[in-house]
Amino acid sequence: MGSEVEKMVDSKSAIEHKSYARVGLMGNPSDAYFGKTISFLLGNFWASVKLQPSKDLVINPHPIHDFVAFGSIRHLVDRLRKEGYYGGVRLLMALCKEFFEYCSNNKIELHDQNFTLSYETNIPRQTGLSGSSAIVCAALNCLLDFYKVRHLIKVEIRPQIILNAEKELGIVAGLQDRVVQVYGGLVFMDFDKKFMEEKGHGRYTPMDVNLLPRLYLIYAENPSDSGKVHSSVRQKWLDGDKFIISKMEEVAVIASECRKALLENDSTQIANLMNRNFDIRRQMFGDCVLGSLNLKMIDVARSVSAACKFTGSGGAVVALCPEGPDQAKLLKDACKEAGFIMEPIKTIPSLV
Ligand SMILES: Nc1ncnc2c1ncn2[C@@H]1O[C@H](COP(=O)(O)OP(=O)(O)O)[C@@H](O)[C@H]1O
Ligand SMILES: O=C(O)[C@H]1O[C@H](OP(=O)(O)O)[C@H](O)[C@@H](O)[C@@H]1O
Ligand SMILES: [Mg+2]
Repeated sequence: MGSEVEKMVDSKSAIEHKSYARVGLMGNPSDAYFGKTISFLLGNFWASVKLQPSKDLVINPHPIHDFVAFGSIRHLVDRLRKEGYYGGVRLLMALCKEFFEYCSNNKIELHDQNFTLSYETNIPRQTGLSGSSAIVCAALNCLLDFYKVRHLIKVEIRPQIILNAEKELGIVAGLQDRVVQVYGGLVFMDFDKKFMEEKGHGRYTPMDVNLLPRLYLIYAENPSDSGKVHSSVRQKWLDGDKFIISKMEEVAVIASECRKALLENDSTQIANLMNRNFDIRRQMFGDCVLGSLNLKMIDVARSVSAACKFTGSGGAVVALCPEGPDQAKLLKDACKEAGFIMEPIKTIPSLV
């Protein structure tokens, strides 16, 4: 009886937050290079994190994504091929560290009660839909509520805490995913170097999510580590490679042009910009890094003249059919034939 009462008290004080996947609509990957991007939240997929007060501090491994006991060596190899080596536990641990350090450095006092964190996700794994930062963002929201410090950590600072948790793990990434996961809806982001260095965050402008044209998502089961994808380009950029620097600037300008096209409801222009964005990525990263499966998704969309680009670093594609539903039907058939999943994109309104 006693334990039942305890359970009820526990479940009453449990905190749960959901964080959605995101689509990098335009300008990515210039977010990590003082550029500009437009992203929106993808309502089709989400991660959720639950925090329950507990005696000890526990990070619960996910029964599938962090599973480390296997029926056979074949089973183990299969899991690694499909899901890669890591699950979400390391993300949750790294976030706790970054959160604690941020609070200590900013003289934000934390009470000394403990908690247990568990997570769930249906975001297709490592497909450039920001499954990683969705887990971290949902966990940050839990910690903000558990420690009652939401009012002490400004909204514009939160994406950096989320990014720092991933940086801590050596994941090379930019801010755009985390910004839209904190703000929700559709956001235009300007990562101007001078502004960033002065303020510690970019200029984030929420836009009306209803400005978006009808968009489609295409993805494949294809774990690709965004850190691995980014590292060679990042190194070149750090070494002052003129080609990479100029292409990053070019891709950032595309985000500004897209903002204008969205406001003018010009989907033909949005389609042109999407294609240009992808072509520039291809010039910077090269086909070998992008991978044949990712390139095939682009080819399939282009085979029916749909506009398309990666949602993130690879694994999923966002497509626009400027000619309307007949073209979308052709795209659906072409995806089916190629073994890719295609679904209409759902959006989520602004959260702030
Ligand atoms: N769906 C998931 N479930 C558990 N952990 C995940 C998931 N997706 C990503 N991760 C974790 O985040 C790390 C980085 O993922 P990343 O390459 O950024 O993929 P994504 O494009 O989904 O953000 C992975 O190595 C893994 O530790
Ligand atoms: O390359 C990109 O477009 C993005 O890659 C990463 O996102 P992911 O969903 O993990 O592929 C990175 O975090 C973003 O900042 C980049 O814009
Ligand atoms: Mg990621």
